[in-house]
Amino acid sequence: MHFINGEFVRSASGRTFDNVSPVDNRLIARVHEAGRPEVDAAVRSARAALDGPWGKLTVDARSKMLYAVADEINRRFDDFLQAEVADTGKPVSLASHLDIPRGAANFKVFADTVKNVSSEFFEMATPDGAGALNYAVRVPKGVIAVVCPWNLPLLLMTWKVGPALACGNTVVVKPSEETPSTATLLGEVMNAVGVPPGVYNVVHGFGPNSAGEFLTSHPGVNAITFTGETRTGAAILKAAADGIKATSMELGGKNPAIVFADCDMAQAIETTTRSVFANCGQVCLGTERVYVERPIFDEFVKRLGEAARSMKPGRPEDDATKIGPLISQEHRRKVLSYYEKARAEGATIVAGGGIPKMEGALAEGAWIEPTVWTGLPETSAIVQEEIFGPCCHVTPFDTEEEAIRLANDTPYGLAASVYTTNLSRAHRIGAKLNVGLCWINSWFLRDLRTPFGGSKQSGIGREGGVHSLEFYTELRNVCVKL
Ligand SMILES: NC(=O)C1=CN([C@@H]2O[C@H](COP(=O)(O)OP(=O)(O)OC[C@H]3O[C@@H](n4cnc5c(N)ncnc54)[C@H](O)[C@@H]3O)[C@@H](O)[C@H]2O)C=CC1
Ligand SMILES: O=C(O)/C=C/C=C(\O)C(=O)O
Repeated sequence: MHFINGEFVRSASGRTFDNVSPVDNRLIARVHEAGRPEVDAAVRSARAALDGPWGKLTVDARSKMLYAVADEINRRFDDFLQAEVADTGKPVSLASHLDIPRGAANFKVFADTVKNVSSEFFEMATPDGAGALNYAVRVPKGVIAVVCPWNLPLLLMTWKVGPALACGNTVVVKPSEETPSTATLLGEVMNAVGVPPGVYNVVHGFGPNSAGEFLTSHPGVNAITFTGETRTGAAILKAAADGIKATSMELGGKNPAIVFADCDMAQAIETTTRSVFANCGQVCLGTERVYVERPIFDEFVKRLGEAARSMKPGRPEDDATKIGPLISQEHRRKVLSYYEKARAEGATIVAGGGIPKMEGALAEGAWIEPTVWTGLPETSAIVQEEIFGPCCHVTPFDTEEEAIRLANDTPYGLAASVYTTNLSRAHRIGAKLNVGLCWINSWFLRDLRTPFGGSKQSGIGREGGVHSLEFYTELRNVCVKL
């Protein structure tokens, strides 16, 4: 159900859609689809909350409340875990280490950040000699539309809701239609810790001609924060342009890893295995292109292929499970179309390339084999387009300049990983890769105070630490003539 003004409500139209498990295609729940009336009610309640008790809280009181939200998520850790795993089919081992802890941490980090950031101050001369003082105060932007994807539902939603609320805004969240559960559960948490009604609202539904479009084009929304596909980002930017709304866009990636011959091979293999296959490859930061210096190319490909074959698919709660299914049959059709394209273009299939044999009810799930290819030209769609599955293409290179040129040669610019023990080279390359995030001998190592976002078609703006405050507040200059 939707969560509007502190209450769980149905759609007036009675329209629902099915939430099914990608593990075995069983029905999890029927979800109410918001029409314009529900979106309108959510935006109005968010606006009213700004003018109500929420708008009057001190920064300290708000910060304490967000700590209480984080503590309550942790207290209900198992409920969140169960909901996230049911919606996504991801292994419990992954969700319990990444998704749910980050859901709580995203509130704490911004509760701290807002309390520890000062503002700017300028003293100026005036013709009468008395002078004037300028200082900037941060004020909330207002009602924030939060549009989320399905790959890391709680993590990515709270990455936006945490700073938005810390800065004193109110939010209307539109979770992905594939993963409605944890956003709904968070409504219970908000009520339990006394967050005033209307501060956090959730409307369910799809994108075009549904809750997503109704929300992002709503005149009562002041700003939109979005994570998802680049094409969806473009559609939302158009809606935002009509309403002159601020936007933060975290979009797709086609992220490279560059592996030099002087790397620690075991570490490069272990980390690349995670960066390609974690969350069944459904991470915007995930590696889909690997460039390996020629002397170690054959060895690297052999070992990455072995790692891919060792990723055991299975039920999320099974300790032996190393990889879950894709999010849906529809997404599997998309990923498989790339697997077929790779085959048609003559790729060497080092590992995978198809659908694994699953037993019993699991045969109905959206399973797919972890896949490694070599041998395709850089112009291939496999090397240029975001697939968002557990797969990568590996290409040899001979010089540092060539590796940088290849890594930069897509329309995307989100993240990169570089494996080398040569520190000078690491710093040199870090400066030359056209990405928002560059990891050296690591991947997805996140300090939440650092800037996060993409270059080129991977996004606009940065969130994280004080950068989130830049987006979720307006700076108002106060000039006092003395
Ligand atoms: N880079 C990333 O972080 C992610 C990329 N993807 C990519 O996107 C593809 C499609 O996955 P989706 O979940 O359908 O991603 P999407 O980008 O289409 O959807 C993300 C969110 O935007 C909403 N939405 C879609 N169209 C909208 C519109 N016109 N106006 C307002 N809201 C809209 C959706 O309902 C969902 O909540 C995947 O196959 C994958 O390649 C998906 C999830 C995350
Ligand atoms: O750590 C984060 O804040 C985000 C990580 C991943 C994504 O943004 C994504 O997969 O979309």
